[in-house]
Amino acid sequence: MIDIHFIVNPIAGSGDHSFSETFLQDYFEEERYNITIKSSGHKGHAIDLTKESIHQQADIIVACGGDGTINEVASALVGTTIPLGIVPVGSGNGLACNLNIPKNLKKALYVIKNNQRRAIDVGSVNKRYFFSNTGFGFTANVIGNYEASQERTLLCYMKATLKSFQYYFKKEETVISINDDLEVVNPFLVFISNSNVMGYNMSLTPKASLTDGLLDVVIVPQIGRLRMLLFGFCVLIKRPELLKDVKCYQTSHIKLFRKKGSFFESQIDGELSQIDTVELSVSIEEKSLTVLV
Ligand SMILES: Nc1ncnc2c1ncn2[C@@H]1O[C@H](COP(=O)(O)OP(=O)(O)OP(=O)(O)O)[C@@H](O)[C@H]1O
Repeated sequence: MIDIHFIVNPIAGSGDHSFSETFLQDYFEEERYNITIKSSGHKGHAIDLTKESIHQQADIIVACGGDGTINEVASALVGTTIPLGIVPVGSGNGLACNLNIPKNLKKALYVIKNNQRRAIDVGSVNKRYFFSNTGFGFTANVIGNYEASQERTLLCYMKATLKSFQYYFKKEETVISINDDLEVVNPFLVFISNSNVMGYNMSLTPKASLTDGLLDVVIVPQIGRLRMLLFGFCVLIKRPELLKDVKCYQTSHIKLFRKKGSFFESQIDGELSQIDTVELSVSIEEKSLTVLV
């Protein structure tokens, strides 16, 4: 028998998911599969549910949600041999999009049943994992406004971005060091990505690969409002590098030092996170998560 545990985030995306054992049993025959469904009750809960499923010796653990849910489930799976299944019922679904996992529920379930596995790289920020991307400065501010809007739709994401364009000002002063030599002081935006999709099919790092052992880094220095708008347009057409101020790098590690401000305002896989240290080390662990694709 194959034990599949589904960890469902009931508020991800539209929040309208039809997961029940009877429904799933239509796709996973009773004679071959044991199905368990668990629902997360609050932020961070999916980590505990996944750890419990690992303890219960699940053969496959499936994250049903968006990038935030995947982050919680996958963080507990890094370094284990248990594969992660993904049912992308979130809003942005950046990682699922990079992995070509269909948004159609039935097709996503067939991907899990097919049991085709791929090992992917995993990013870490001071030992906290990310699978899609992390960001500081402006991108974190956008996520802060997006979370405050209480709704997870593309329209709300656009409104959050516009609000940041209008009101964002940099609170912390940072120095960034890439590969221990090149230094950038106090940029407007730092975006570090493992994946080539940010969410909602948009990308700041269209050339990123989940299996190249490298992080794709985009750094934008302090720029005026007009250039910010131009940058927004370049992102929409997936050519951020067209703005000549933008610097793109590929690296295996990057360090950020905070000179001013009480914390790093960051986003990790689309969730706001305030990190209370003066130094951040961002690196990549090669092929340390197995995913069903
Ligand atoms: N029962 C719950 N109530 C409130 N929040 C929850 C609950 N369960 C999980 N969460 C949190 O919901 C947040 C959003 O989840 P998730 O990222 O999966 O969906 P999404 O934002 O719609 O998708 P995406 O990140 O792809 O845009 C996560 O931080 C997660 O921890």
